Amino acid sequence: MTVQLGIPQVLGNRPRFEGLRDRYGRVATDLRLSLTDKCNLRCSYCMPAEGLPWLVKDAVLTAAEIVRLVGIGVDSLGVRELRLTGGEPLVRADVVEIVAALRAAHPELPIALTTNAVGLDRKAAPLKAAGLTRINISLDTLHPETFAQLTRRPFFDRVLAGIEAADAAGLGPIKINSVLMRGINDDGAADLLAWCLERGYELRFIEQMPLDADHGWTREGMVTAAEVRELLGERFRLSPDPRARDGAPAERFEVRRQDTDEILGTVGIIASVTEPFCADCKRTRLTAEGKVMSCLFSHEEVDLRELLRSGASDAEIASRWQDAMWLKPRAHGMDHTGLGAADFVQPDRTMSAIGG
Ligand SMILES: Nc1nc2c(ncn2[C@@H]2O[C@H](COP(=O)(O)OP(=O)(O)OP(=O)(O)O)[C@@H](O)[C@H]2O)c(=O)[nH]1
Ligand SMILES: C[S@@+](CC[C@H](N)C(=O)[O-])C[C@H]1O[C@@H](n2cnc3c(N)ncnc32)[C@H](O)[C@@H]1O
Ligand code: SF4
Ligand code: SF4
Repeated sequence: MTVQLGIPQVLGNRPRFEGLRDRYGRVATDLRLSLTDKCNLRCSYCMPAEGLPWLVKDAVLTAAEIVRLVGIGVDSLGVRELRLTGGEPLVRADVVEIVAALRAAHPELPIALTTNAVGLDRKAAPLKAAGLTRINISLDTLHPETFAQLTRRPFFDRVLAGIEAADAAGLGPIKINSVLMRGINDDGAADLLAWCLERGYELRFIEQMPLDADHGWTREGMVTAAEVRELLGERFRLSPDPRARDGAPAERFEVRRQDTDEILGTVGIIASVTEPFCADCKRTRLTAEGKVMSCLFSHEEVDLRELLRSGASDAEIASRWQDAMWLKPRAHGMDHTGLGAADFVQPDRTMSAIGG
């Protein structure tokens, strides 16, 4: 069950410090902010086929509230990069205005967006003009029927058009996120990599995590990072990318053909389940309704919207945000790693409602 933490419940005696520190010595500098819980796809590993009521309009942070919170993060709490996500951030009608306002306030801040690319064909150029730095796009398959099966919507062509538009608009380096589901799209992993390499996109395979609405995830059923390396190894040769990982979820590999030394590009593997990276986590999250989630799997949420709307000062909001992050769990919402362990409890929220 999710616990809403208010100020009195939060540690009253945490040490005073700068920035978003936690009890395990980590410092969050990477803010992931959800613009909406709504989505126009229904990926089976994230949302239910039907249902899941949206937040009411008043509950969602306004553009001005978003700009204020990001300002507090950047100016007072050491946030150094921002990712806009969702739900599907492009379904928000004011997404371009939000990016423009954030860019005006923070000329040097890297601002990235994670999207399913439906509607991006029309929005890529305006987003670039508004100041978006780069974009990550989800694409699990190159087969329209498999796409429709996985996302429960027939929008494959629209996604391809969106990817092309993002590339043409200069929103690179374009990263493609792909979740492999056993028996559905795992046989297309090497084809998807070849397709991305030809176009200069960086593909990343993500291990499926237990954040689906249907609670259908099992540790045995998911496709592991080791299996991904094996699947790709049938056609390519992977070797560790010498660049520093620097706390990034993705472990990168250089990709070569079996018979040559020429590097064709890189591929990433985000192994949240089998090779977790929680010890180096730099992330803090804000949900679309302004709650801090210190970890993707947090069972505690700390409300900043209520403070915003009750006239609190920037310093009070910053302090509450620090309280929330001080309580960040060590890993996977617990004091140890273990998605699928006996004591792991899946959060009430789906990935779409957290902000993936
Ligand atoms: N367990 C875990 N997984 C995460 C976390 N952040 C991102 N991921 C996973 O990584 C996937 C890709 O995230 P993106 O939104 O593309 O961002 P990113 O990989 O952090 O961004 P880049 O800076 O472009 O590499 C997400 O869909 C999640 O599955 C995190 O804090 N914890
Ligand atoms: C929640 S979505 C939000 C942004 C946008 N709608 C999209 O799909 O890119 C962000 C990322 O989360 C990933 N994701 C969703 N559910 C997941 C799960 N259960 N396990 C791992 N990744 C998941 C998606 O593949 C996507 O790349
Ligand atoms: S993964 Fe993204 S596109 Fe798919 S249902 Fe979740 S929020 Fe929507
Ligand atoms: S599971 Fe939590 S602690 Fe681990 S990397 Fe993700 S957000 Fe960070």
